[in-house]
Amino acid sequence: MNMLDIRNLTIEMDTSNGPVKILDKVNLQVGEGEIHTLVGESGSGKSLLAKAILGFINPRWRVTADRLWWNNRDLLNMDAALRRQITGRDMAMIFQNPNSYLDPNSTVGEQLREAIPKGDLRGTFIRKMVDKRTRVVRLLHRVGVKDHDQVIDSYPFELSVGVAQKVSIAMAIAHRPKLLIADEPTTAMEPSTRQQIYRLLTRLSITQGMSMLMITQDVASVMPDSDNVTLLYCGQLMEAGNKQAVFDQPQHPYTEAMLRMSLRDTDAVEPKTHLPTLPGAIPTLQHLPIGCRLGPRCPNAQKDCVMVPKVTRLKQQSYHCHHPLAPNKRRKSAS
Ligand SMILES: Nc1ncnc2c1ncn2[C@@H]1O[C@H](COP(=O)(O)OP(=O)(O)OP(=O)(O)O)[C@@H](O)[C@H]1O
Repeated sequence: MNMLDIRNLTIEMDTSNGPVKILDKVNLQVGEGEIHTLVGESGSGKSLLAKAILGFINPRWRVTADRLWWNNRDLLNMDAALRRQITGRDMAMIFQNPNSYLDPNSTVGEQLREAIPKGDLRGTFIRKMVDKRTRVVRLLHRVGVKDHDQVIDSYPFELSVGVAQKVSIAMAIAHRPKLLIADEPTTAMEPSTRQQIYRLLTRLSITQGMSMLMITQDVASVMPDSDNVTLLYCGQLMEAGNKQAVFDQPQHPYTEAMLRMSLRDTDAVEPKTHLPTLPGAIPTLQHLPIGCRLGPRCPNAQKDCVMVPKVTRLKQQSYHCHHPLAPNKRRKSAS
């Protein structure tokens, strides 16, 4: 069953050149316990999509969708307070820099104690304090932190980036969310730390039945256990579907370019760096091409690309392209 069901989500803002669709008819479905990865170059709208799910969109922008459902409930048309209550209870988010999320002035123990839902604790004041401590330790063990005494008494800046990210994950899962959104959670990490965080997230998804929406700029950082992927470019959907099908048999020239780029060594890349996939630059919001926005950079572009392509559905994937890759051009990826 799809927990998250988004159809034709559009976000429009006003610029000095008139209204601009920063997300243009984007679809996304995430099933229960599914790990779904959103891939796209800088500025493709990944974070905006996450914010739209959580309801953190600038109120001056126009948000429309045929469907923005969570657990069969229409988030877009519900009362704002009820929406905050539902998303606050069922969803959580972690970010690429855990230290921007953790409070530098409080110890890890203080922050984790605060994150434990009040309703989980019963009994006298003393009993609640002891219970909180037990739950904090249990949370830290759940995210793979073994030396809990030392971590509990530490301030975030005293932790390595890997442990700090584990702490931020512990805080995010303290209220047992059903959906965890992770915005580039492993960028700028050592490969071994990155693998640890991936293993941890996969384990949490399996043991807690938690769905995950991972966000990344490059295919090389797609979690090995991702079930499905969605590729965005400049606010438009390029290709989506089963990860293995999309990576083994990409249909869209953009997917192919992203896969080609993933073979480069991107380990040493700073967060939010622009990684070129195709010749040319990502257009600014004021100068978005009409039709398929990849057009001016696309090796397959032809005249009809000034029209937005319709979706083509295959068995395990779908793509939006007038001129998909010829079968002999599709490469088996190293995913
Ligand atoms: N508050 C804002 N005001 C104006 N434009 C914005 C704002 N937030 C995002 N945008 C624009 O919307 C587009 C999508 O931004 P978004 O942050 O979602 O991209 P992204 O894919 O997450 O990129 P990155 O990987 O660099 O975080 C970009 O062109 C960005 O400049």
